[in-house]
Amino acid sequence: MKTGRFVVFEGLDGSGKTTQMARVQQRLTHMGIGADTTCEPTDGPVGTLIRQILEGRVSMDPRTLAALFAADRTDHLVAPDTGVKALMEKGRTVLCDRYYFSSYAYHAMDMDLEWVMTLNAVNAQILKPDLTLFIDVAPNTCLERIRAGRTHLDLFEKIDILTRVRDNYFAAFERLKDQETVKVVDGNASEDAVEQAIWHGISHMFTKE
Ligand SMILES: Nc1ncnc2c1ncn2[C@@H]1O[C@H](COP(=O)(O)OP(=O)(O)OP(=O)(O)O)[C@@H](O)[C@H]1O
Ligand SMILES: Cc1cn([C@H]2C[C@H](O)[C@@H](COP(=O)(O)O)O2)c(=O)[nH]c1=O
Repeated sequence: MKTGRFVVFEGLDGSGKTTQMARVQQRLTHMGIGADTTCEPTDGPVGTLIRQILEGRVSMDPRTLAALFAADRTDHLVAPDTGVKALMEKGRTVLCDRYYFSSYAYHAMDMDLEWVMTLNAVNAQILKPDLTLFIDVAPNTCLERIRAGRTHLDLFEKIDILTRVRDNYFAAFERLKDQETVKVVDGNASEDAVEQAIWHGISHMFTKE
């Protein structure tokens, strides 16, 4: 049986990943392609602890937090029946909100990128994305969107942090340019315009063979 595709959506907090993943899923469904959406952190046991840390209810050393994200990712990949690998083996395409580039960008604020990559080596070995799509939105725009939608801000939702995270994303894309397929899409435009740009970047993966 043909396995599905693994497409990862990356970007700063509030960049529009959830919005655009839903639109791509809808397009794929109309084409008769079965696609599931998922995200990291997951809603599994490790992901639930991570959410508590992000909300400031539990405090954690940055190295431990990075390790928790890597462990949550392994669980996300290999969980029987519902894990990403299992879904793809059933022929499903998986659209994932964040994957290891998030770790490379957010945890390289406190640790070396190489250290974070080593921590995630097992995940990169298990599954590399067919495509990583980075929705590039200015950090101040991301914060405006987040503030418009909710009252409390998570751990990394500050202008100086998001600015550094964006730089770290581009440093990681450059570092891995020979090993990873990454497309950057301008996410500052309207939802419809961003959807068009994303579809332009990924539709070739889903044309009939
Ligand atoms: N292109 C856009 N223009 C204006 N607002 C947008 C755009 N895309 C998304 N939004 C709005 O910005 C907010 C954040 O969008 P969304 O939840 O899709 O982002 P996200 O990247 O998944 O965020 P998070 O990382 O915080 O989960 C939502 O209120 C959404 O409606
Ligand atoms: C996967 C991953 C995520 N993060 C950070 C990035 C965000 O601030 C939150 C996730 O919340 P959102 O709902 O997607 O905005 O967690 C991280 O630091 N490391 C990671 O590996």
